[in-house]
Amino acid sequence: MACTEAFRRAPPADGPATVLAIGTANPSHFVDQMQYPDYYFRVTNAEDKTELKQKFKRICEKSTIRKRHMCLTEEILKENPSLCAYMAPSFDARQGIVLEEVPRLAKEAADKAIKEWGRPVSDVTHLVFCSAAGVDLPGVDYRLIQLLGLPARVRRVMLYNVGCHAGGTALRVAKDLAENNKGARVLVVCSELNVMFFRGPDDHHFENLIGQALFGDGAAALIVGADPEEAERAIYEVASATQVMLPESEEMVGGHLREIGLTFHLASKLPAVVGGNIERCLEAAFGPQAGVADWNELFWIVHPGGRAIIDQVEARAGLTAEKLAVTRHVLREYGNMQSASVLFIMDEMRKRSAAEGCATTGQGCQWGVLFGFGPGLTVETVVLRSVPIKLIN
Ligand SMILES: CC(=O)CC(=O)SCCNC(=O)CCNC(=O)[C@H](O)C(C)(C)COP(=O)(O)OP(=O)(O)OC[C@H]1O[C@@H](n2cnc3c(N)ncnc32)[C@H](O)[C@@H]1OP(=O)(O)O
Repeated sequence: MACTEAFRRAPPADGPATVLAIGTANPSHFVDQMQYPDYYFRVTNAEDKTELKQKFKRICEKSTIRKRHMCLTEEILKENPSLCAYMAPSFDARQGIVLEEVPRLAKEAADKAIKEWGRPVSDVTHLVFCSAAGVDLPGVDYRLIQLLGLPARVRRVMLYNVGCHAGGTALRVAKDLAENNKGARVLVVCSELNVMFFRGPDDHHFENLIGQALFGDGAAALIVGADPEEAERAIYEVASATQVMLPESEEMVGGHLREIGLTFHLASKLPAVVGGNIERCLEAAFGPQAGVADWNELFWIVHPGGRAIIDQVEARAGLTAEKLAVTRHVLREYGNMQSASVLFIMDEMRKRSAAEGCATTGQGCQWGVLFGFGPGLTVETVVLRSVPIKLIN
């Protein structure tokens, strides 16, 4: 009996998981999307591929991206020529870079989130870290704990190579941890770099060109906990978080980690398949009892996989242009930062809401939806509840 008492499980929290702080970071080096075709074909020694370069220019122009941050500078690429070939053994060179840079960028974002949160790092109880790069033992999560000086008792969950939906996955895991462990304070970090799949162009592999035109580097961090204390400020409540794998969509996106780095496949039907499933995901998340008559009643955070994906979601959900304006802004300023993208949009949304004098952190709406899309195809649907702006001022 005494023994059972000693191992009694921690009591659950009273209220829902709540986002209490957000921080973001990008490498200082960035590329201008309109100049990028010239730069990319020069640094990869492919200037003779003039037709391919024209195609790449068309893709960059249609991407609606203005700039992308990248830790790979021209200097680093010169030092590591295997990254500029189309398919040269390069795994060790790539690992050497990401094992340093993934935790470094993660720390920058986490420092900002912890500063906004206002409590000591020793109050962090859990770490949920996701990255498509930096597989190692111990992992980049362990390195981040050292860099931040987090206590050794922090309980870690490392999500490696999950894919672009992993921002939603991390929120779902953080919600479970925060709501099932009273007093838990979960540091969520998504740190993504394009180092594992940067490579030169190939005459026949057009999907590679799409990826080379879209992805950018960024890290974002949240503090998630339930029942905020007086000194803590709520930003969003995480009302529900679900995951679904879309039927017969396995071939839409995929990746393989090889000695040449990460290769990937992007089907041209992908935007249409995502769009075709949006309504079903919304209905599953909200249900008739939620009483949402028009999806424009919600605030929206959509993984910016590419411009065509955002277009499809907008059209299929019947959204007015301003609903995905923040999502499009993050795509324009940073490109597709994989799992970190949706956390950047959460941050931009609450800042823009405050700057525009909106009543809530969700641009005046009470309820919102966050969609993560990734290989599977997997869709993470997170229902968020905004808070009145006065609480965060
Ligand atoms: C599931 C997830 O969402 C997870 C992820 O983040 S993984 C990344 C997901 N993102 C994508 O797959 C990109 C989605 N696509 C897009 O956003 C747009 O197609 C784009 C910005 C790349 C191009 O814009 P667009 O309006 O479609 O222009 P469009 O003229 O049709 O295409 C430009 C060129 O790219 C080619 N192209 C487009 N998609 C392609 C694909 N998946 N594979 C190969 N080529 C492709 C077109 O054939 C065209 O070539 P030409 O100029 O020689 O005719």
